[in-house]
Amino acid sequence: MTLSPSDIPNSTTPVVEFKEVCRAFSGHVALSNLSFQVKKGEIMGIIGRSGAGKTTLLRCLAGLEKPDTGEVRIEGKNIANLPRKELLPLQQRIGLVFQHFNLLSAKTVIDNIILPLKISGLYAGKHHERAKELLELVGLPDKANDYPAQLSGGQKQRVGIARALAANPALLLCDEATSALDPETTRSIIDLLLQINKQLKLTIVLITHEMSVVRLLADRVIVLNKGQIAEEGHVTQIFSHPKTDITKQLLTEERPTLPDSITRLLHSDPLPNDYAILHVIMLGTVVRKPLIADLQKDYNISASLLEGSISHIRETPIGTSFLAVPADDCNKTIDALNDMGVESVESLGYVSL
Ligand SMILES: Nc1ncnc2c1ncn2[C@@H]1O[C@H](COP(=O)(O)OP(=O)(O)OP(=O)(O)O)[C@@H](O)[C@H]1O
Repeated sequence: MTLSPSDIPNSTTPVVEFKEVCRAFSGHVALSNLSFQVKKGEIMGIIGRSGAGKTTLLRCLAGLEKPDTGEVRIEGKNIANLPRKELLPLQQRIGLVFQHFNLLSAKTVIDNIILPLKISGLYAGKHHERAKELLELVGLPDKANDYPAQLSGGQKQRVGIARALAANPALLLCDEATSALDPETTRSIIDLLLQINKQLKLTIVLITHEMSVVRLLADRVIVLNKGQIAEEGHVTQIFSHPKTDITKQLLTEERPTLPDSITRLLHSDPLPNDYAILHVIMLGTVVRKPLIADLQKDYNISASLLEGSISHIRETPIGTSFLAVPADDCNKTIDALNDMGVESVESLGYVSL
């Protein structure tokens, strides 16, 4: 294989790079001029409605699908149009984790993990030791001789992750890796992937329809729509201030909204004795401040909480609340909340409560 100068990786070469990738099926566009990069050690979440192009993107990334035009670079090497023989060693740099685990039921846990080692080029005498190391890493040191049918869903996925890591990949691709698991098990798999990312500095790309998984796992997020990037950014930015309607729709269940009964009453010009409705977003330690008590104590403003919630984006707490304050105090409250260090505060209009 002849390498062009851009095929030779250096420390700043992204692990993944899509350059103007297009893919259509019988004239139906799945990916349209798609360009993005994923840096070493980064966790990238890809979200989008059904049919947005997520699977096609992942298949192009894994070398299972060839783009019509454009480049797909893994560690600087364009895999888009490589013949099969040259593609295989590059595919070994990619570990795949599937929704339904795809373990071989007739083989024990350790043999499932040894399977990819057999084609990895690792000296056969080391296979057992390496598989044991991986079982330790994923927290299943005692399950080596069990069969997949004897494991819970979460344990099967741990084996799936160990198998994906067997050949020391540069990139882990997770295709709906937690979608078949209950919330508690999902959380434990998220923690495992975070631990592996930190410990091995492993780059991870995940596609999922579970927004809470992206919120807790991803560093950056790409929102796909009709094969194009609708929005891309840091997970905190995307979840706290989604810009496009498509992102807002995808995150509906993640973002508290004003109750319909109040939304219906909103108007833009205040009447006497009206209340202003404020949408407040707090990030980090501000979330723990007693904002309503402080508004009363330090600014003599009486604010009522209409709706509110606290969750986490990665380790950062995010608080969202909807407050009602007397309309005359609206601007004063916005200034006070900004002084208190909230992330954003926006007046949604007025209601007569
Ligand atoms: N092999 C194929 N033949 C024909 N059309 C295809 C093929 N694969 C994908 N498509 C079409 O390309 C578009 C993108 O599909 P893709 O499966 O990538 O979307 P997705 O975001 O993964 O959807 P989902 O979340 O439902 O899995 C869809 O309109 C789909 O019908």
